[in-house]
Amino acid sequence: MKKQQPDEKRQQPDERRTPAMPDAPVILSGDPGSFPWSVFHERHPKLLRQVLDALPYGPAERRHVEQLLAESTTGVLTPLPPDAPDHEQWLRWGERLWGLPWGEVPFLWAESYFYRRLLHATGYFTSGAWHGVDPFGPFKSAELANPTVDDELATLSALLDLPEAKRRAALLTSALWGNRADLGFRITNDPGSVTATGLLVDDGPLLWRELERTAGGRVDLVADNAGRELLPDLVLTDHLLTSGLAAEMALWVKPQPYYVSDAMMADVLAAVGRLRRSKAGAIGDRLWRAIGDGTLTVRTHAFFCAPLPYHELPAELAAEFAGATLTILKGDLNYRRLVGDRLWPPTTPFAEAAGHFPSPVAALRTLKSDVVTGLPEAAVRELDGTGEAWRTSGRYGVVQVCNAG
Ligand SMILES: O=P(O)(O)OC[C@H]1O[C@](O)(CO)[C@@H](O)[C@@H]1O
Repeated sequence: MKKQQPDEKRQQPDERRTPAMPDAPVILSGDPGSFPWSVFHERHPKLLRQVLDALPYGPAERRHVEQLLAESTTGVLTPLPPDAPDHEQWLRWGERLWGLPWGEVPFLWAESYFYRRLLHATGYFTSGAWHGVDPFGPFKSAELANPTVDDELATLSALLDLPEAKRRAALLTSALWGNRADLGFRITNDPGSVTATGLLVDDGPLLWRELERTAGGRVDLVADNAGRELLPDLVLTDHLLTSGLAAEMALWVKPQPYYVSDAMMADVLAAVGRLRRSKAGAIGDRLWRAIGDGTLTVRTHAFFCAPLPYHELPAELAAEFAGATLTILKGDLNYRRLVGDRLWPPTTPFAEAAGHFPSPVAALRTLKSDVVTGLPEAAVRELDGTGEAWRTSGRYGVVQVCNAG
């Protein structure tokens, strides 16, 4: 009999929205040599070192961070302390998982909990001096302050002068490959050595057709990383609003620091401010006004930091997305949550894995983890034949669309 995977035991909240998930194995992180294992055993130790170097945390915070590293690499899952504001919530999310080694629970779950525990270790939710201090704040600020960002913004601004077809392709390309720049990925990958090589699926034309068909509605963009990824996302947002393809936009961000550089409201404000002080100042000014008059709403929800896939969207969030004419999901983590963090055969139709989403959905994603769907068989054969770690190298990307009319 097949061994039950931990997240198969969990009751689905709403069977009508839950697709019949085929039997692809849930990705775990306990296999030495696997990509998820390297995230816990190679990437996280470096990340935690950088966090402790970037801010003068005191002995108690440092001790808690070291304990987290030990627990998440060699220990078992222990719940948040009872006074944590989300203690009960996590108890439920981790039902039947507590006490298991970290590597034996779903990778998505364990990684998400790792980031929540890091906030606990650094006092983000505890009353005291470190309350509300983003442990990744110094990295995010340094990225936005980098003088090369000025050149990138000048280039992004110039895209708006291109003829329509070229402009559209360039806007999508910038938003897609901007996703390669996430700070977590760069801890173990030298960005200089990673050249974007291939768009494995390009549903870009279908995406623009869908936007034209539904012009005048509300387009949602579920953001991923702050800084260099959020800037092109904001330029795309501005274009959708000024062109009338969207009458309104919702930009969904994380409610708290997560996966190193994930964007929160503070990061949106910093990015819009950066745009306003650059050659793309007119774009920044328009976005500022759009936020002010409600044409662009920045939204968040606790579920964006939940350790769960999007087929378990809470009803109120599903209802919100159902009101969008199209939802654009950015990045690797959103992709994992959309299709389910499973070792799908890569030729599994994208629509089969993502069709449960409440609105038409487009994924703009650089491949940085093992999960992938919707690839042509010949491409998979060729990529497998290279011997390259193509699923995780950040050199490949996809633009995939599903549920379009
Ligand atoms: O910022 P992104 O594109 O969501 O990528 C984050 C990715 O980084 C990792 O945490 C480690 O590579 C992946 O597990 C995750 O999907």
